[in-house]
Amino acid sequence: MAKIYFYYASMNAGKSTTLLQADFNYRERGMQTMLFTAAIDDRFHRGHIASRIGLEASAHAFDPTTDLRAAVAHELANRPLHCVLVDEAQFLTRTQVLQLASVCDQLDIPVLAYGLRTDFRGELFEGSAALLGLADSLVELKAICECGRKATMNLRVDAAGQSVTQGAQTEIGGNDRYVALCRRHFMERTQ
Ligand SMILES: Nc1ncnc2c1ncn2[C@@H]1O[C@H](COP(=O)(O)OP(=O)(O)O)[C@@H](O)[C@H]1O
Ligand SMILES: Cc1cn([C@H]2C[C@H](O)[C@@H](COP(=O)(O)O)O2)c(=O)[nH]c1=O
Ligand SMILES: [Zn+2]
Repeated sequence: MAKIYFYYASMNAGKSTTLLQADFNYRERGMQTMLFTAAIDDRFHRGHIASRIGLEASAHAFDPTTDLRAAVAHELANRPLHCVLVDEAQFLTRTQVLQLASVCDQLDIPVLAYGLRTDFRGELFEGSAALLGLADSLVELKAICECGRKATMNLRVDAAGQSVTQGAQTEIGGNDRYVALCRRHFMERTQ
């Protein structure tokens, strides 16, 4: 029976790297995969998964209007699929997470989703909340805070490196805009 796995972490924890390793592992065994990433996250370019360690792969870009169940079914008409992998899963809507549940339960294809648990205020993203509630398996990936503790939080910073505590939930950026910190150091810099 297929399962949904949610690999969650702060930024810079190796989520994209781990996804690309899992994808490689399926493919080196002769199995076929389908990759998705958020269209809005165009740091590399649209529809591309890139890890800081240098691995990269093309992916199907999803936005809130994408029907993931239909996209997978359409692909299945042309080739077998052994795994669906989703990066930037925090940007999924709850409806899309339910579509992934259907991919898993009705189409019997394992789903591996990778994303942030919380935003720069420590609040759950919609996709992450749905995955935390619905996934069969929750796996925490770990980044290291500057103090050596596990970094579970994402501090947003401005161009001068100053903490940002208000603003839109979605703000695309990398190590220039976010710093992964432990809760203690996140609190010290935001309160
Ligand atoms: N040249 C490198 N060699 C080894 N590890 C690296 C290198 N560059 C970045 N990293 C590590 O890769 C991790 C970030 O990987 P990435 O998959 O981009 O993270 P995420 O998707 O969670 O933001 C960090 O732990 C960082 O220290
Ligand atoms: C914390 C936080 C992050 N984001 C954005 C910033 C990046 O574009 C992605 C996460 O990238 P990762 O390195 O692949 O984890 O999410 C955001 O929009 N809002 C936030 O609060
Ligand atoms: Zn710390």
